[in-house]
Amino acid sequence: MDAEFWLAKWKRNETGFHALHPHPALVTYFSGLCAVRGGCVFVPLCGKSLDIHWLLKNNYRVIGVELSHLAVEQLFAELGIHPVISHLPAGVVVFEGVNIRVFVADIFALTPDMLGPVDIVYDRAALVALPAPMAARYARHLTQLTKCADQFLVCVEYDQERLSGPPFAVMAQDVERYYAQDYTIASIDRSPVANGIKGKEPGYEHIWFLHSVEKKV
Ligand SMILES: C[S@@+](CC[C@H](N)C(=O)[O-])C[C@H]1O[C@@H](n2cnc3c(N)ncnc32)[C@H](O)[C@@H]1O
Repeated sequence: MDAEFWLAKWKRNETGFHALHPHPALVTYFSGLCAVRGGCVFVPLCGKSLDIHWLLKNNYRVIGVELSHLAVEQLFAELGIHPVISHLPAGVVVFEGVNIRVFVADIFALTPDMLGPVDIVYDRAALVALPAPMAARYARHLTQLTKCADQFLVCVEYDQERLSGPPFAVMAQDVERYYAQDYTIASIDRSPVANGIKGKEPGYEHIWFLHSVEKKV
């Protein structure tokens, strides 16, 4: 899954992953788990997710990163925010508005200095968007980038032998392998995906909360 794959998806408007409502688990659980009221939420691989609308409406500050310029333009248009746009080295573009900053960039190009402090990560359809070797690299990078900020993580579980991703299956043992070194891992909810994964395969959506063991990264 290289950059071209995702840029082409946005260009062709093939955005079946874009949910038409905020994620129910975000609405139900997030505020109870986020230790900082009105804190700064990092949304990796953010697309133009309506979860961002929900976070802003609920008085969180949001920092996102997204490869597609088109997606970020649409995000700000749909939020009704006129962005201030600036340019950083290495071709990174930044869209900013009140309480929101989105980097148009490959997440692997971001550094902790560029990102600044965040209180929590909201990962929906980010880890699961990446094939296993890249997912492992992403998990390490995300942990370092956010200095081990707590994470609210939405995964999908299904038989990967029977269907190809994205979304890729991220099973409980994968979450353990990626994150147990730096986090205590709590299962928050696990429920069957209505109509199955891509309408084909039975699967589950599993919500995790990763609490930083200590800020050691
Ligand atoms: C499956 S979509 C999920 C989008 C969003 N999280 C949502 O819930 O609607 C994955 C998104 O990640 C973006 N993306 C993929 N690889 C990326 C990378 N390396 N850095 C930044 N964004 C990336 C894609 O352009 C796409 O918008």
